Amino acid sequence: MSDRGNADARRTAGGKAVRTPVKVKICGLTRREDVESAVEAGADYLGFVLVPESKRYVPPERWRNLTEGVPERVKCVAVVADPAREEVAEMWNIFDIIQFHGSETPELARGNNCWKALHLEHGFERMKQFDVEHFVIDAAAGGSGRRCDWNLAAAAAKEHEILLAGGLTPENVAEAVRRVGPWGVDVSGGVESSPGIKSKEKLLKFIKEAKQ
Ligand SMILES: O=C(O)c1ccccc1NCC(=O)[C@H](O)[C@H](O)COP(=O)(O)O
Repeated sequence: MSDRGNADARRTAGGKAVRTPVKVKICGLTRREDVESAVEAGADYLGFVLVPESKRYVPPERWRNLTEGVPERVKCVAVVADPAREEVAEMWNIFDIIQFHGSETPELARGNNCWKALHLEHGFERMKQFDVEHFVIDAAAGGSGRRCDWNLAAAAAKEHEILLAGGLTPENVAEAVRRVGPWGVDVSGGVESSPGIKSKEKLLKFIKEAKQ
């Protein structure tokens, strides 16, 4: 087994340790060509920010166009912050996963295919309250480009399958995977040339470095 952390070492039925490459979510996609580049580069998850205040906001009339034709192996994630229940119901018609990135209650953000974004500066107590598939461990605000505390994230990764987010780049992602041992990594600003516009070169480099 390598020293790449704790969450990517899995065991087969025979008890043999195998390494599963970290999952990669490319977030904040706003253009069809960037969706195609991310799929070609090997992304596992594509994130679309449905938060009107975001620089990367995708309005409902564009959801279908951006997600149709995405291969079955790649899942589309709706990133939301404090949505109404009716809005969530509509999102399930189009997206595979909903990532709650606001101050949602454990009653709203719960279940299979639901992810909850948390920052850990106030401790781990919040993680115990949510019954979700994965936690996204981020800096305080979504899409801020700020790194979260990797030591806290590493402690969380020992208990849960987490996605590490916040300030990741092609240059630091390999070290982040090694130090934190996340199930997945989530990036937005680190693979952009400007907000909402992805760089093909950075996408390729990021995914290669994350999965090596
Ligand atoms: O990206 C946004 O603009 C955004 C706005 C509001 C809520 C969430 C948002 N993004 C969520 C993500 O999953 C980002 O990928 C994550 O925060 C990492 O962003 P970055 O630090 O730029 O890599």
